[in-house]
Amino acid sequence: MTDADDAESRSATGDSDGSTSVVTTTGLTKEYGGRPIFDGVDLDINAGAMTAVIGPNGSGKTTLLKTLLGHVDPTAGTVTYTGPDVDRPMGYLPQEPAFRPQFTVSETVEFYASLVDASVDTEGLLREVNLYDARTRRVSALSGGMRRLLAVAQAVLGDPPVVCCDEPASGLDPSMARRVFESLAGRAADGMAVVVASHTLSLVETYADHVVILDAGGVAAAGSPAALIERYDAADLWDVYATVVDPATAGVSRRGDDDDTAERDAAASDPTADSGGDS
Ligand SMILES: Nc1ncnc2c1ncn2[C@@H]1O[C@H](COP(=O)(O)OP(=O)(O)OP(=O)(O)O)[C@@H](O)[C@H]1O
Repeated sequence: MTDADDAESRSATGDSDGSTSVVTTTGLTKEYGGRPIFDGVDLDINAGAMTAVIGPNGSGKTTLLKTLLGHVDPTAGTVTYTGPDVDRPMGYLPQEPAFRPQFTVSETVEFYASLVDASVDTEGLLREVNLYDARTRRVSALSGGMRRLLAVAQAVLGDPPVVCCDEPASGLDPSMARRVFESLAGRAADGMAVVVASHTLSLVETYADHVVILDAGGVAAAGSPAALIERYDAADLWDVYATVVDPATAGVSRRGDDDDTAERDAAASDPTADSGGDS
């Protein structure tokens, strides 16, 4: 992806840089009870790239992902899938994954593998998400982070053309969080369109090809991490976030106040910054 793609979310795609859009949104608008969550969002989600959606609590990241997946109907606008014609075009890692508690890890993955029309290397998948040694454990005996790893495996199982992951690193220790992003970036490198909603800005900066910043009812900025950093003359993606996002909703101070990445990622996910969300 070139840096010229960054002026608008729409321009991240397309033919000029050889990338292929598999999901396109046009004028995507969602209201709840007459209250706009986002309005007129134009996006192209590319195959072979990780698109990260970042923004304050309640800015509409989950709603956007659910709209892409067709789980939520937009109030206006369209979502068009133009990828391969397969039974399961999109995998989904929900914000709060739920599995049958009495199943073991292996049984869970095998159950989902039986639902997809593809041969699945379940052992390889469990190794990829670091759950192979826990394969005989029941889901009810897993930690929250391990359950999320299982959800990552379920989401990418069968290699759907698109996978939407809602906070894939939530609850994971730093090395597992990195491993999950690495693994999703690897899937993207193999051609998958990976969409990630995340508050972990350091990992987004490292692994995402394209970043969409949602705030105040729309796309506040979009582009590759490098292009955004250059455009805002910023030190890093956090610096961009703190510049672009309304501080009243971000719950963060403006740039230059703090250098610690972990603290800054934590601030970006500060639940006290919720602008009214109950998600
Ligand atoms: N089913 C619903 N009915 C009414 N309002 C909703 C519904 N789902 C979400 N919302 C509202 O839409 C807004 C956006 O929520 P959403 O979960 O998409 O935000 P988010 O950016 O993913 O937040 P977070 O970072 O906290 O996960 C919030 O104000 C939330 O309360």
